[in-house]
Amino acid sequence: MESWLKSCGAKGLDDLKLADFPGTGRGVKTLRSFKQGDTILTIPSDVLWTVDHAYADPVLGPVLRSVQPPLSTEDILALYLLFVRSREGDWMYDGLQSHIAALPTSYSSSVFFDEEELEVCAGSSLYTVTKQLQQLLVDDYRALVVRVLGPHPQLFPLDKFTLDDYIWALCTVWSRSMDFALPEGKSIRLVAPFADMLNHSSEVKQCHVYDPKSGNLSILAGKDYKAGDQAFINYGPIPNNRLLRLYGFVIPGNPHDSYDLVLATHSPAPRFEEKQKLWPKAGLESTSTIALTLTDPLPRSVLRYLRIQRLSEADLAAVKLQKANVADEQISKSNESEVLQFLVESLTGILDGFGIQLERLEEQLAKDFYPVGSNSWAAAHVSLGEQRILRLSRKRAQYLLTVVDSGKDGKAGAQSTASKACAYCGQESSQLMVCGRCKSVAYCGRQCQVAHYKNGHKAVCKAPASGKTEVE
Ligand SMILES: C[S@@+](CC[C@H](N)C(=O)[O-])C[C@H]1O[C@@H](n2cnc3c(N)ncnc32)[C@H](O)[C@@H]1O
Repeated sequence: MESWLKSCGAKGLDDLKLADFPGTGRGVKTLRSFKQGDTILTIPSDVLWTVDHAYADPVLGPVLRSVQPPLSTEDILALYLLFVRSREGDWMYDGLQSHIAALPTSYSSSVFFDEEELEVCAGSSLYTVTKQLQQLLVDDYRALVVRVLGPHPQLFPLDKFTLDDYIWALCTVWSRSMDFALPEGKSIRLVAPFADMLNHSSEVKQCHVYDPKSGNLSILAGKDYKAGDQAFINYGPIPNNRLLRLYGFVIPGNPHDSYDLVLATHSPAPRFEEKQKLWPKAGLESTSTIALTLTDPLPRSVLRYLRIQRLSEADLAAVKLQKANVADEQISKSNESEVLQFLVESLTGILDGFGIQLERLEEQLAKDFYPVGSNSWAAAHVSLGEQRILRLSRKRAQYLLTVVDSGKDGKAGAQSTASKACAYCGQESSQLMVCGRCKSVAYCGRQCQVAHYKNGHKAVCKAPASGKTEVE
């Protein structure tokens, strides 16, 4: 692959080498030192896997272009990969085939988990999404056979385009493609040979760059490297549930963990038509998915949505008068109280639905009950991350409910969802103690500080130059 890339004009390959690294597996090793910002690798436009190149292929292109409605970007790239792989002995595809030969033959996305492994995260959004995805892949493959593969048996021999092949190709796209925004609201998804061997580290800033003029893909040094270091890129602030589904790995204590809360209301609900007009004014829809995160476990948009959902006739009249920031503040005490009660109950319901509760998972992980790096271990981390966020959300809703019900300035309390809360339990306090090491999170007390440190914060808590640990 490297000699083909060099012959096509790739730059930087003499200073890089594929190598195995503990923890991340195969990756890219530097053979000399680099300063942060140096360009370490450039892969020319011609050799990238893109939709345009698939469409431009003299054999595959006409078939792809004739499919109406057009296939998704993922499906086009997946078919392109499988098509090139199937053209054994065709010299036209020698170069791309040398890339395919370097790809993994199997992946560890959650779609490959068996029932027992998936059960470890039962109740999590990953569990639900993975189950849906497993069925969707079968359905999508069947549709592809009817629409594209079946009508062109010469081009797509079904023994080389099986369901397993299709899933392998999609996993290749999910775990190795890069997305870039282009001018005029356009975007491009591409897989760049060799650049797709770079592993992820949150210690580097985004350092993969697409030049829309030349169409080349470059990798910059995301930090200073010595010869022999592993070079990384940053895949982005991705939560573990998504990492495991698309990339097949997790980051213990991932600070970007999130839980996607789905809020839905259907037409039999009282005053549905009026509410349906109000949600867009509040920047929402009648079905809205809102990410709960560690830093914002109860986003204002959740309260906005539910305030509208729970409107009484009297509340409705008050809200109709609002022109901007609809439902951004408490509408009435009764509405606010109902919203928060509903939230506490719903979050409790979601939390009770987890197959293995948080404390038990923490204990199991601490005792290495699941072999480190195994599918069950990864599923346990996803469940842990989601449950921690949901507990923070519930704690926050419970706190706001007590404020509203006690009649103590409920309006201010409900508005201040972004104010300071303990990073572990969510309790709001004016006397939070800041983590002495990273100074980026605060706690209501030492117990929460120690618990958070042990349960994930340790992995992301960056020491300042002196590097003294405050929590042990
Ligand atoms: C773009 S590829 C990188 C090259 C890949 N390691 C290989 O051998 O082909 C992305 C895949 O690398 C692995 N990976 C990347 N970053 C990782 C990390 N920080 N920890 C564990 N695995 C990682 C995952 O399997 C992921 O799906």
